[in-house]
Amino acid sequence: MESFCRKLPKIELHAHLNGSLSSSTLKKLGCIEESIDKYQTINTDLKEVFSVFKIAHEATNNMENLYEATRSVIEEFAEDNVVYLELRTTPRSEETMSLDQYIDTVIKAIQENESSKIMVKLILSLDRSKAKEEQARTLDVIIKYKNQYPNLIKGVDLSGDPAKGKFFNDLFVKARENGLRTAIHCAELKNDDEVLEILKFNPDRLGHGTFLHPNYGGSAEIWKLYLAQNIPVECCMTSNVICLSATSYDKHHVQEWIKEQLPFSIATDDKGVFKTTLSNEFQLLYDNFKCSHLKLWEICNNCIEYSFASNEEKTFLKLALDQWKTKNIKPEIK
Ligand SMILES: CNc1ncnc2c1ncn2[C@@H]1O[C@H](COP(=O)(O)O)[C@@H](O)[C@H]1O
Ligand SMILES: [Zn+2]
Repeated sequence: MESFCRKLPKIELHAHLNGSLSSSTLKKLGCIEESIDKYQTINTDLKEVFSVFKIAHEATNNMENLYEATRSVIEEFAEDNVVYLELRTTPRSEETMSLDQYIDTVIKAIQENESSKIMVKLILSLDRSKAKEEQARTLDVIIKYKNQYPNLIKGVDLSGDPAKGKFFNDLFVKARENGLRTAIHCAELKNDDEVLEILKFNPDRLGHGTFLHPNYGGSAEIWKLYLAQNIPVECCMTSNVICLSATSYDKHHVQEWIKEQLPFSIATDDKGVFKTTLSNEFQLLYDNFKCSHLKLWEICNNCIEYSFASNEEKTFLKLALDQWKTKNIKPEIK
């Protein structure tokens, strides 16, 4: 099974650049052993985990390192047979790098390192813990870059510590009006008022969606609205278990999406911090919910539709997955 999950051509829709740095990449960037251990600690929770991103941010605080970090992350996803990657990152300025230079560097690394094995798109994130004015300024820069690179910059994400800040509806309305798709971290913590506000905005995708389903603390009103919108949820099992927002793998809320045939993707979130791979996330689905080969393939295949790729790119990806299926999966006898 392990080898099936590795070979499966996979679609990654939820990966944060600075949370995806492997220990070998951090080492290359000059990080000391002690910091790498701290970055990958498993004794964490949602409150603690946000402090470890500082380690990656220090390691990528100049253009040269940011380029190398982006390059390595793409290469590692490609090695894991991820054929389509939507990488997301929060543009930031540093002493030696402006906000524009941050985005330019990530774009350059994507353009120079994309191979025939992997197609990469970029989602730029707003950090919810920042003041609204700062998020609005970042959004203006994102819109400028989206107009310059419409085939590469596909969307805006809202992420950052869910215990801090809030969702500003008008910023995301502006993003949408400017042709950006929206992927919003939602219900990573229980916060019914905000969840309702986000659902009413009707984003293209939701990150985590932990406290949506009534079996997981979602209110009847939330679930009714969610079902009416039917928004794909990006499920990150290892991330949720390590951050203690899921009690165990076999109790992860993804099972409700499987049972009720609701739209979802499987994702790594921060493969560096949580020491996982997308293949491993598929293995967890198999181990805990007994998904067949065909089911795992279907989960991947559905993600093409939930992605922000163009129609032509979706057709290309579907063809590639179909061909792989014909060669590698025996039809199920019903
Ligand atoms: C664990 N669950 C999570 N919930 C919310 N936001 C998260 C996250 N994991 C990562 N990030 C967001 O991604 C940033 C790191 O990558 P970038 O600097 O953007 O490339 C973090 O600082 C946080 O804002
Ligand atoms: Zn995330």
